[in-house]
Amino acid sequence: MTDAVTRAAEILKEHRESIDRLDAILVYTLGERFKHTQAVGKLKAEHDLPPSDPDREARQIARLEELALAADLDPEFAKSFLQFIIQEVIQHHRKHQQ
Ligand SMILES: C=C(O[C@@H]1C=C(C(=O)O)C=C[C@H]1O)C(=O)O
Repeated sequence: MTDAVTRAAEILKEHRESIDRLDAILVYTLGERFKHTQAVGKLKAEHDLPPSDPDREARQIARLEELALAADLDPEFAKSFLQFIIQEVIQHHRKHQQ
């Protein structure tokens, strides 16, 4: 192996270690988020409140798009990602109410 290939392999390994750390942060962060949304779902079921809140979602999406721009992340991707998570949360809330 040339020095350049060895160096490239080291850089790749470092990036992958960072990616693995960040993936763990994402998973734990999502776990924490779902704990709060489960508690919200329980409250909503107890007080007969609707599972979804489109006004709140619109505010969250607008905020996330701004955060994404500041973080150099594609705002459309950030929006789709949040909408994907919120849809899962709403499904959980619907199940609470059944
Ligand atoms: C968690 C809530 O319920 C739903 C899920 C949301 C979310 O995952 O952020 C936001 C709004 C609601 O549609 C809430 O009303 O705050």
